[in-house]
This record gives sequence, C-alpha cells and structure tokens, in this order.
Amino acid sequence: MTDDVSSATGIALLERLRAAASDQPLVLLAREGGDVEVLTGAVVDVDALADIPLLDASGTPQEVLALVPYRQVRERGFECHDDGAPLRCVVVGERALITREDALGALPTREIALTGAGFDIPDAEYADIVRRVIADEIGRGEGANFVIRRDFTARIDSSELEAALTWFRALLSQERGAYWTFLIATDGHIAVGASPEAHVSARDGVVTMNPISGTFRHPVGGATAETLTEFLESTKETEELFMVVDEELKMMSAVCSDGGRITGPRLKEMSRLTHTEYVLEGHSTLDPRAILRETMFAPTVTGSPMQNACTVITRHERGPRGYYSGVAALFTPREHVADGESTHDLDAPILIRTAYLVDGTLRVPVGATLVRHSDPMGEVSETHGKAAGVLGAIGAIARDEPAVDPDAPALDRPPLAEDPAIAQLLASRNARLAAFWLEPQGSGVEGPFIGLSAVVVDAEDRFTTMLTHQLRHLGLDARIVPWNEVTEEQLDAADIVVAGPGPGDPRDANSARMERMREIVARRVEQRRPLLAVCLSHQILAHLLGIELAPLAHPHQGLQLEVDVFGQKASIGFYNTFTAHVEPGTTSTSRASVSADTRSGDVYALRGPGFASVQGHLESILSRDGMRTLQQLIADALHPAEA
Ligand SMILES: C=C(O[C@@H]1C=C(C(=O)O)C=C[C@H]1O)C(=O)O
Ligand SMILES: NC(=O)CC[C@H](N)C(=O)O
Repeated sequence: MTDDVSSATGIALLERLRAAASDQPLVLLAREGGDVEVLTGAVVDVDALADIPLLDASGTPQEVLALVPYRQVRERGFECHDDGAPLRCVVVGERALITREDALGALPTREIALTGAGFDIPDAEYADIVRRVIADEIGRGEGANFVIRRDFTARIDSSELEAALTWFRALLSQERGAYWTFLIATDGHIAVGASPEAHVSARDGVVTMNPISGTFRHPVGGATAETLTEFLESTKETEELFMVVDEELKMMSAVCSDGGRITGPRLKEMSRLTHTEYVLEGHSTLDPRAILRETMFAPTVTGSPMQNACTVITRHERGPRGYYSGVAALFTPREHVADGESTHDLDAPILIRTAYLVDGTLRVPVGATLVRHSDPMGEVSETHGKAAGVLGAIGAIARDEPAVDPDAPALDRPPLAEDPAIAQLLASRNARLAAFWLEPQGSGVEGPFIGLSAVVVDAEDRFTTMLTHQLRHLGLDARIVPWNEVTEEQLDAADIVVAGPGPGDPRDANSARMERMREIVARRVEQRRPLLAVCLSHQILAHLLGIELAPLAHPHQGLQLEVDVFGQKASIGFYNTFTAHVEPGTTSTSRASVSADTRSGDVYALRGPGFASVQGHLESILSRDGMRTLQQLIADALHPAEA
C-alpha cells in the first residue's frame, strides 16, 4: 500500500494544521505498521456514547474519531473519580495519507526539555498499594485482578503541539508492535502514544477483542529465547492472562450471538517489553456504540469482575484517570450496509502507553495487573517497564540500546514467536482450557433441556453472560436479570433459577445485594423448585443449609483445580476467596449431599431436593469439563436424586 501513497497532500495538510496550532484539531494515526493518516474536522463534545454523531444533519453516515474518557463508566452506573473529562468527538472533514518514511522526514526532531519529572507515587508507596490490594481486596473476595495506576509527570516550556509532534515521530521510529501510534490534538488537550492493545473492533459484523496481559520486561541487551521461556513458564503471568480472557469473554458473550471464540496465545513483541495475548472473535449486529458501551472498559486496565474493579480503583487511586484506560474509537462508515446492519465499523485501541499534555503539564499514566501472587516490587518494576516506551521516546529516560540511529529500521532479528520451542510452549497453554471456547460455536440450539426456561440472576459478576450462553447451548431459554431488578413473578415463572456469582463476603450483613441473593436462594429452596447456585450463591446456599463459611488461607482467585463432583473428576476454574467448609470426609449433611475436598473439607458442590450448587465457574475458560458438569448439575436440580 505504501508504494501507492503520494505524501504531498498529507504533508500539506499536516503543515497547515501545524501552522494553525490549536485552532483546528490535528489527528495523526499509524495503524498496525501502516501509513500515517492525517485527519481533521469539527470538534463536538457529547455526554453519552449513544450521542456520538455517526450521522450528519441530513442522515448521511460520517467518520468520527472519539476520545472516550474513563469516567464514561458512569453510564453503566459504575463508580469513578470524576474529572469531567469530555467525551470528545472529531467529526472527520478532511483526511490524507503520508508514508511512514515521509512522515519521519516531515516531523520535527528537537530537544524537548522536561522539568520536575518523576512519578507522582514513589516506588515504595506503589508497592504498599499492591500489598493492600492483595490483602484488602483480593483477600476479601472483591475480585481476582485489579489494575491500579500511577502517573509519571513533568512540565515542558516549549510549544505543546511541536513537542507532541516530536514525540509522535520518536514513537513512530522507535516503538515496535504498536496497534496504533497516534497523536490527537484538540484545543487545550493533546494525547500522543503507542498503544499495543486493541480494545474492540467491529468490522462487517465481526467483533474482535484482544486481551493482552503478562508483561516481560526485556533484560539489558534484549530478550532471548531463554529469558522469554522463563517468563512464559511463570504461573502468575499465565494465570493473569487467563483471568482477563475470562473477563473479556463475559463482554463478548454480552454483545455476540455466538459468544466468542478464542485464538492464541500469541506474543506481542515491543521494543522493551514482550506481552502475551489472545484474540476473541464473535458476531454481532449491534450498533458499534452499543458494543463499546457493553465492553467499557477492558479488564486488562481495570480488573475483574469489572464493575467492582471500578469501585476498587476508586478506593486505591488518588485521583481521576482522565482518558487513561479509556479508548480512542474510530467509527468509519461502511461501504455496503444491508438492512438491519450497522452503518459503521469500529476500531478502538485502549488508551495506555500514552502521554497527555494539558497547560504545559505532561502526564503518562501506567498501571499493572495485580493478582493474588503479585510481588509488590515486581509490579513496581513492571510499571517502569511499561512507561519506558513512552518515556524513552519523549527523552525522559535514556534508551536501553547505546546510540542507535533513530531512523534505522526497527531491530530486524526474527520475532521470538517464530522460535519453534517458544511457539510450542505458548500453544501448550491451551491444553488446559475449555474446548467450548476454543472451538467455533454456532448459535443453533438442540440441547438436552430444550423447552425449559431459566432466569439467571446477576449478582454483579457478568460471568452470567457466559453461563447464559452455555445454558442456551444446552437448550434452555435463558435470560439474565440483575439482582436488584428481578421480581418474584419472574423467578416463579422460571423452570430453573440460576443464582449467579458476585464479589464480596457472603456473610456480609450490611449489603443489600447479599441480602437479596439470600432471599432468592432461600425462597427457591423452600419452594423445592429447581435452583442452580454458582460461587457466591453456592456459598449463600451452603450457609442457609447450616454449613460454615470461612476465608481460604490462600484465595483461589483465577485458579484451575481438578476436583471431584459427585463421583466425576472435573477440571474447573475457581474465582473465590471464601469457601463453604465441612469436616474432611463428609459426604452429606441432613439437608444435602456434599462434594468436598477430602483433605481440606472445602465444599465444591452441593445437591439436594430441587437444588444443586457449585463453587467453581463452569463457564470459565479454565473449566475444561465445564459443559459436562453444568449439564450434570442442571439435571440434578431438575430431577433431584433421592437423598
Ligand atoms: C495497564 C497497562 O497495561 C496493561 C496491563 C498488562 C499487564 O499487567 O501485564 C499488559 C498490557 C496491558 O493490557 C498499562 O500499560 O498501563
Ligand atoms: N466469584 C464469586 O462468586 C466469588 C464469591 C465470593 N466473593 C468469594 O470471593 O469467595
């Protein structure tokens, strides 16, 4: 494509916008190694994603680039520190291309002096935050993984636009593996970055998400097969990626009729870091703004379960995020639109590895995924590693390699992903995962429970969307209702009620959510009508049946275990901090049959007249035997075995 591009128009447009400084927006995009797109147009700030103006006054589709701030999560009722950052749209009026090579020639290279540079939160304090999140959040059942950020800040005295153009050029020539390298300058606000991560795209009805997690900071001299192998063998890094894939599959299952199929894992090799990633793909006819709303925002930059991650972030971060962890969303009119199809395609990278310039102040926010076995200083180091791509480009830190020619082509050693041993190691990860999510799925339904209806009660963990997708594959007519909306009539009308998982302490006496879930579970048990209780709801059911609840010594947040479920060995994914607990060896109580760990007494499953329950998440990618066990437990709940 590069050969066909004449850069003259693009360079003229760039020069005109550069001379106009802040009067007109200037957008530069280099997508996945492609040419540099120069865009400008009119700026419109809107309140909600649904207000993004995809059609002009006459109803004709128009191209829009939107900067979506993190605070937009309020649209879904989630908590945040609110800085009022606008949902800013550039309605594209003009666009042109410049080849990369010509862009490097046209863009400035100058020294941009920084003063007062450093992280707002010192290393030791960030390490303390990591410890607190592990103990007070993961350790109290609030979730499996959380991303807490810190900001690198500095002041500049030179022209902001010229500084940003210089940095964009540096990122273009120095960073590898970026999904988008971009500069978005509107009046009073500039963002310039190289993001590795596509959040969501929708092209011709195909929706793709790209969770990236697991970060290998290259040693001095670069990555080698040996050092990379050590990283790939790390349990923490492997499980971290599985957890975010689960969370993104919840989003995929909410927007795609066919759930989502995962492919990967693959490596994302950048200049100073290598990440691991999966790609999730499904089909959807939803408006791309609705897709964005349902997927707002990635667990790789927030945590899971995502709604509670917003609350946890608000507790541990000291100030608002601005655009960090939001997205840049490009809505492009489609050439052919059939009836009922959306008018636009969507391409939306996550706003990470990005520098923001406002009033002469530079801010580079960066975070790390904190999990139960995070090492606080390891996470500190990871934030340095992630910031380094941008900080190196803006001259805030020295580059690792001594005196490289900034115009030299990026390192031309073959990607390590091509090493057969590395490829083999990556591929072997999938042997642990559920075939259900690895194989293409139709939405056709002919399962064993056809003709029966299910109400799935959502207790603020959207694992319910994956569960519902599986229930439909088993033939059930299933729908999700949130805990605070579901009515007694809806519950009573359902052939089976599935009470869902959720964050928090199941013993909590002050939570309206726990209270309501207790009511729902108790009523169904009293009625002796079919109930399947999952994770949090399993704990609530156990408690109701007189079984003791306690925190585990080591949370099972994002852990795969091989357990016995009523005589069947099953490989299942767990996301719990609390557990129901019986005397080891117990197989029944007066009211239920019990499947528990023979050594610890941790209860994995319960069944009795009209009910079955499970501590693990049969819907998780970590549940290799999820579908089979789900079918078994639903059958148990529908046709209770004689106790
Ligand atoms: C949170 C950031 O990056 C995310 C977190 C990652 C991780 O914890 O391994 C990897 C890639 C990104 O999804 C960031 O760059 O600020
Ligand atoms: N996923 C869940 O439902 C978790 C239940 C509960 N919050 C725990 O941590 O044990």
